[in-house]
Amino acid sequence: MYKRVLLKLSGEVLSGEAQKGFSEEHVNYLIREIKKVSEYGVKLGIVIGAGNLFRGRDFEGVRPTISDQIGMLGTVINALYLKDRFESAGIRTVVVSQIVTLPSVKFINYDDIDLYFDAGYIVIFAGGTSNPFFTTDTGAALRAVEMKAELLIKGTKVSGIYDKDPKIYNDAVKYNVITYDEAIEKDLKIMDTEAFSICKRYQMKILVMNFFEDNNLLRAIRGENVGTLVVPSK
Ligand SMILES: Nc1ncnc2c1ncn2[C@@H]1O[C@H](COP(=O)(O)OP(=O)(O)OP(=O)(O)O)[C@@H](O)[C@H]1O
Ligand SMILES: O=c1ccn([C@@H]2O[C@H](COP(=O)(O)O)[C@@H](O)[C@H]2O)c(=O)[nH]1
Repeated sequence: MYKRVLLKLSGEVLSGEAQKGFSEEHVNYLIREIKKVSEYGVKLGIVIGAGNLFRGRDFEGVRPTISDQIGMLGTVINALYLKDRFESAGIRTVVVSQIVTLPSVKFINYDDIDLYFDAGYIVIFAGGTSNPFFTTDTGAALRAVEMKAELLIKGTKVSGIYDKDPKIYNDAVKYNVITYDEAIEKDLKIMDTEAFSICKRYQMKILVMNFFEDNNLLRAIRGENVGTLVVPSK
């Protein structure tokens, strides 16, 4: 069983696929899945995207530097929303970020991360990388390395990494295991090249799995084969 994990979730886990905002049904599902693993004492960090609110590329006529900052603020909105919902469900949660000063957001301080974990808190890292031109996948890779995770789980709406986008191509073929180099060379667009490259440099294992399948998160943390594993070599 993995004991230290960074979970990257698409903003759409809060709204449902291709939807905006927050869906009660989806948020309750997320809380149930997180509860199952928090009961095992897993030290869990979460990076949440903002596809349910704003993605920088969705804004026409707005400069990327600005639209990306709006996108990053979206991840803070999601993080605070989740903190409140998690705590109402009895899951202790702290939100950390470098991009905002707000009463319920703590500034990231490496020395404190372990204190939060030891006290039984889930840590939500908000604000992506803190820079425009990136996405929360790259933020997740950085935070996974910083928190010394054993595994980065990307919980998404497809069941792993395929040779092409399975939402577009019916004949896409899934990989069980793939190396960072293969993912980068084949330009598999499930994650940014920057994210794969950071994970390669620090040998951070990645598991891509369907978050919308019951118990998948728990199974992933138990080390079961529930998606595609990205590793240094096969
Ligand atoms: N080779 C591939 N294998 C699997 N999925 C792929 C591949 N190429 C593209 N995709 C697409 O990537 C999508 C992953 O989306 P993801 O969960 O990263 O959402 P996001 O856009 O990063 O998050 P957010 O909703 O927060 O913006 C999948 O739904 C899938 O359609
Ligand atoms: O490091 C980052 C992370 C995110 N952004 C902007 O935020 C949105 C939302 O993130 P997703 O990963 O797409 O869910 C993203 O589209 C960027 O516009 C950023 O600039 N830097």
